[in-house]
Amino acid sequence: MALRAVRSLAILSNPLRTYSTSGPLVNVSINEKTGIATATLQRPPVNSLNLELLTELCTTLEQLEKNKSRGLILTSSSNTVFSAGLDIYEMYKPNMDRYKQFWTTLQQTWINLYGSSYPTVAVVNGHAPAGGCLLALSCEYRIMLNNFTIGLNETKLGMIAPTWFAASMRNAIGTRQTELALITGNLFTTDEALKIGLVDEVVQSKNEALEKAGKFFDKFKRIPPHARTMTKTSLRGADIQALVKSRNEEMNKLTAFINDPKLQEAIGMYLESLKQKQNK
Ligand SMILES: CCCCCCCCCCC/C=C/C(=O)SCCNC(=O)CCNC(=O)[C@H](O)C(C)(C)COP(=O)(O)OP(=O)(O)OC[C@H]1O[C@@H](n2cnc3c(N)ncnc32)[C@H](O)[C@@H]1OP(=O)(O)O
Repeated sequence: MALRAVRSLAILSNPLRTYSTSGPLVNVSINEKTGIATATLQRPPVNSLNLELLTELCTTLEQLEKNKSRGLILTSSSNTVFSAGLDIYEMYKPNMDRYKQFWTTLQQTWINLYGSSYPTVAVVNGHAPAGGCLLALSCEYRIMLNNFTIGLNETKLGMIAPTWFAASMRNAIGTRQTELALITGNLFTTDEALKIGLVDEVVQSKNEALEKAGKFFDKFKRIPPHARTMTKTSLRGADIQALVKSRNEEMNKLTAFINDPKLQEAIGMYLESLKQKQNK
C-alpha cells in the first residue's frame, strides 16, 4: 500500500514519456494527445492466451506502470473474438516446466492488470469466455459490442475457476451473481451481461466503444491520481494479496490437477469438439 502511494504520488511530478512495447502478439499504440495506450491482442484466430501472448501482455503492463501511463484500453484485432481464454493446448499433455511458466505469467499478468495504478478499459469487441472474461474483468470498465458472449464457463469444461478469477468477477457483480455464474458456467449474452453489471456499456461498433472509453478516462481529469490509485488499491488490494500469499500452493494444486488422466481425456475431447465444430 505504502509503495503504491509513493508511486502514485510520483505520477503527479513526472512528465509522460513515450515508449514502444509492441510485439507480434500485442500491438501497443499511445495517443500522443491524451497519453492513453491501446493494447490490441493480435493472435489469430481467437487470441487464445498462450505463454508467448501472456508474456508480451505482462511486459506491456509493466512498461505502462513504469512509464506512468495515463490509461489503457485493452481490445482485440479480431472482429468476433476478444479472447477465447487460456490456450487449451497449454493444458493438454503439457511440458511441466512450460506449464509452470505459463501459470506464473498468467498470475503476474492478472496482478499487473487488476492492480494497475492507471485506469483501464476493456473494449470487448467479440466473445470473451473464461480467461478472456478474466482479462475484461481485470479492467476497471467494460464496454462490449452487441451479439457476443462473456463469462467464466470453466465448470462447463470440467474445470474450476481459480479463486482470483472468482474474486475479479465478485468485484464487478457481487457474491450472489458470481456464485450463480460460476456454478452454472454461464456464458452471458451482451444484454444479460449488461443487466447484471458484468459489462458497463453495450455499443454497436468499436468506434463507439472507443469514444465511450475516452469519456471514462475524462472522469479522472479532475481527480488527483494518487487518490484514485489508493482508492483502487483499498478495494482490490486484498484480492491481490490473497494470490500473492497462495501462489506456490496454487501451483502445487494445479500441477496435480493437470496431471489427472481423466482431466487430460476431457481436455482432449473438448479440443476435438472445437475442431469438429469447424468441419460442420
Ligand atoms: C487452487 C487450484 C485449483 C484450481 C484448479 C484450476 C484448474 C484450471 C483452471 C483453468 C481455467 C481455464 C480458463 C480458460 O480460459 S480455459 C479456455 C476456455 N475457452 C473456451 O472454452 C473457448 C473455446 N472457444 C470457443 O468457444 C470458440 O472458439 C469462440 C467462441 C471463442 C470463437 O468461435 P469461432 O467460431 O470464431 O472459432 P472456432 O471455434 O472455429 O475456433 C478457431 C480455432 O481456434 C481454436 N480454439 C478456440 N478456442 C481455443 C482455446 N481456448 N485454446 C486453443 N485453441 C482454441 C479452435 O480449436 C479452432 O482451431 P482449428 O482452426 O485448429 O480447428
